[in-house]
Amino acid sequence: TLSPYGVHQKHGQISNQRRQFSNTYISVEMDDATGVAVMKMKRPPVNSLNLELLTEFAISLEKLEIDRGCRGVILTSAIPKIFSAGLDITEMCGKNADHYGEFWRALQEMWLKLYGSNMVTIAAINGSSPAGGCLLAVSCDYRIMADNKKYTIGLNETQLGIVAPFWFKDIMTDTIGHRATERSLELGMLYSPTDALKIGLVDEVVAEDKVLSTASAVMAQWFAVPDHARQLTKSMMRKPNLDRLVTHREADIKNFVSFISRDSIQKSLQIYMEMLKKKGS
Ligand SMILES: CCCCCCC/C=C/C(=O)SCCNC(=O)CCNC(=O)[C@H](O)C(C)(C)COP(=O)(O)OP(=O)(O)OC[C@H]1O[C@@H](n2cnc3c(N)ncnc32)[C@H](O)[C@@H]1OP(=O)(O)O
Repeated sequence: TLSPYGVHQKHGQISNQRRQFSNTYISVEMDDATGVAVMKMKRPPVNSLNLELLTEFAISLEKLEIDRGCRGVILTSAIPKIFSAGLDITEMCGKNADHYGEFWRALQEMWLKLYGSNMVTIAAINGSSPAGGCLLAVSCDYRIMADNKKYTIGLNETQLGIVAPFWFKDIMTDTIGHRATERSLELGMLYSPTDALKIGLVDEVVAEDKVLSTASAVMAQWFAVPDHARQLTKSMMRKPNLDRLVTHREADIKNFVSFISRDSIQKSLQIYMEMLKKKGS
């Protein structure tokens, strides 16, 4: 149904049914009784975001968006200790320009759907969440992180010799403010859960085994607000950032392809990947 304001309202159906749909890298469990879907990333070893995962992510969100029984999504990981390692670096190394363009478009598409969602979106951050992983989290309405000092979150792109694009930067600025973003992005900082809470990068830090139950409790609070009012407010807050990417979408892809294709950037990424592999062995 359309509300008087033209916003699609979603009321949870009262039933005890749980529905599941699963792709290769995303599984969704929809609880019709509560109107909440739990969406899990499941791409071992570290949920790095490759083209397929990004595409499945966008399609899953789209499905939930048009599901009249779904009012909220909890985004989390099925992989222990890792929320998401960010973009799959192998998608940005040694490929051709067409591939880089397709990859970046898929990332943009996923982000437009997540950040622009009418549903309540809560990130249940049950592990490390660097770079693109942090982007997923800050694109949600609310962030709950597991209290484990081994986990980190932040936009660490400069540490890889690359640069977070303007739309990553914009939502980081909206979340933690200009000064903290400037320092954080320039230094490529990764924060422990406690430090992330201090700067407002996450909203709550809870015991590891309480992340999902806390997300459900927070969801219930957000559901207490009439959907149409919350959705219009969210749209008012987020529209400028969404419009900015939509307007500059092709230029952003062009910029990414040209930047990532540079020999010096390819070299940096290769060195970083080698460093990761050495650390693991
Ligand atoms: C103008 C535009 C410019 C371009 C903008 C681009 C924006 C980029 C955004 C990004 O998201 S770039 C990716 C940044 N991500 C990271 O820096 C995270 C790197 N990974 C880690 O720090 C750790 O892996 C971890 C996530 C903390 C997990 O540590 P753990 O000890 O549990 O696992 P590892 O042994 O390190 O890794 C296992 C396995 O996975 C591989 N791997 C890890 N991260 C990635 C990744 N992002 N992409 C691809 N592969 C990854 C790692 O190499 C290991 O592989 P094997 O050795 O098992 O083969």
